[in-house]
Formats: sequence, C-alpha cells, structure tokens
Amino acid sequence: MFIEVESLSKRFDNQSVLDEISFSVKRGECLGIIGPNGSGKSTLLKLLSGVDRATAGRIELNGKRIELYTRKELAKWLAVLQQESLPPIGFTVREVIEMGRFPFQNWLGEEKTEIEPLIDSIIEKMGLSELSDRLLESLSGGERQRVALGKTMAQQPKLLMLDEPTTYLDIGHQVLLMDRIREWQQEDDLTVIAVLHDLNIAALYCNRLLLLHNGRVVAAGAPKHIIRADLIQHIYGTTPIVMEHPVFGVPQIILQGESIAQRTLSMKSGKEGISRKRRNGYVHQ
Ligand SMILES: Nc1ncnc2c1ncn2[C@@H]1O[C@H](COP(=O)(O)OP(=O)(O)OP(=O)(O)O)[C@@H](O)[C@H]1O
Repeated sequence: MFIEVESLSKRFDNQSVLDEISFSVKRGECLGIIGPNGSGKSTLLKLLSGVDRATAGRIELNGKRIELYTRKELAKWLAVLQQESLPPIGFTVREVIEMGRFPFQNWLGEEKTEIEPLIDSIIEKMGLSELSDRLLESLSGGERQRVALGKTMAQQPKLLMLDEPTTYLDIGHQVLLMDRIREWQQEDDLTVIAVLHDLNIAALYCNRLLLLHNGRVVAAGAPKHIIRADLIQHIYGTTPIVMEHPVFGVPQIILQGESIAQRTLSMKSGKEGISRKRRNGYVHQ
C-alpha cells in the first residue's frame, strides 16, 4: 500500500477530534474525504501532510513512517494545493510556479537540471501563457487557483493533497481544475487525497470515498456505496434525491428543501391536504 493509516487519533485540549481512524490508499488512486462541518477532514489532511502530529496511531508513506521523513524529503514527495499558501504580493505568475522547485534547489537556489522546459509546459497546460508576466495579486480567484495548481505541478509530487479545491470556483472552472488533476493522476500515476464538500464532484472524480462524522470513519468505499440517501440523511441531516449519472453511472445528488420534501411526502401519503393553488404557488416561487 502507498499510504497506510492505522488507529490515528488527534486530541486538542482533551477534546477528541479524530478517533481511531484506519484506512489505506493505493498508488494512483484518488481518495475523497467527505463529511459534515467539523467532522475532522482538515485535521486529518494536516496529519497526512506532516503539518501536524497525531496524538496516537501511525501513518506510513510508501512503507516509511511519516515522522522519519525530513521536511525537505516530504516536500519532494507530497504537495498540498492551497490558495492561501501563495505569496502575498510582488511575484509574477511564472515566478510563483518556479517556487514549486524550492525543495529541489540547493541553498543558492540552483538546481542540477534545467527547469525552464518544465515551467513552460506547465504554463501552457494550465492555460496561463497570456498571464505569465502578470503579478499574482492582479489575478481573479479562478486564475490564482490555476497558478496554485501549476506551482504544485512544478513540485512533481507523487502524492497530491487538496483541501476543498473547488471553493470559489464557478462550475466551468471546477470541472476544468478537477479534469486537469485527473489527467495528471492518470499520466503520472499520481495519488490524490482530496477533502471535498461537493458530493457530486466527489462521486465523479474519486475512486473511493471516506465518510467522516464526529472524528470517526462511518463508511468507506466506492461512491455508489457511500452516496446513498439513507446514509447522507443520517450523517448530514438532510434527505437528498440520489440518481445515477446518465453518462458515467456514478451517484449524483439533488438537494431538496426539508419543508418541501416533507410536504411532498405528506401529499403523497394523503395525510395533509394542500390546495392545488397553494401547491402551484410553491412551485413557481
Ligand atoms: N488547533 C485546534 N485547536 C482546537 N480545536 C481544533 C483545532 N483545529 C481543529 N479543531 C476542532 O476540530 C474539529 C474538526 O475540525 P476540522 O477543521 O478538522 O473539521 P472539518 O471537517 O475540516 O470542518 P469544515 O468542513 O467545517 O472545514 C472542530 O470542532 C474544530 O473546532
């Protein structure tokens, strides 16, 4: 196994945030971590990326315990995609992407191999050619996210971690970003671990999902075993309609307001009479 996690626990001030988490990830797989607010997703990602230490338990990356890697070794191995980690002001798009090479440079900022062709190809792949000399602070949120992904690509990691990568992106850019990551995953056998709030994106792009609730794994498996109306209702407290994607066959959810869902159910069972007029009013509001 590429990543092995066993009985991982994390406490903050005597409060348990992660409790006996165990799972494994194969090389080249995309694992989605899902769960309600406060369920422990970001905390788990921080432990997996070596940013924070577990209170108990074990994480192995490629057969070696994570705490035995030096910071520089880890940076050559794994990258975390975060917009917030971009430098604040004064750097061009090209310079920021080049920063992804820091772990491979000596103290003079030199590297053994020529990096220009790599940086050029990333700029082209991410559609950033027109923007390469622009200052980062002059870009939109979607453009900055593309630069952030370009910087992680320059790092050439074997493991990519994403913390809610599609937040702030419109639907076109969400799909573009996830498609780029999938291409990269397939071309380079990249392993991806992604914290995702959007269950439809998670079902479309992840091979397996890990569902967290109150710091525990409640379910793990292929999207069709996890994105189920009963399980989602139990964990998220809302009852979506779950349908099969007409092209890819994976589950996709349609949200419905709880009050409307209740009324529809009541109407079907004939327990509550709503006049046709009021019902129509509901639909058109
Ligand atoms: N440094 C910290 N000190 C104390 N408590 C913390 C700390 N970091 C996280 N927590 C708590 O741990 C719990 C899980 O937080 P975490 O950010 O991992 O959840 P999450 O699933 O990523 O949530 P969200 O979906 O809202 O981003 C929360 O109750 C949070 O307040």
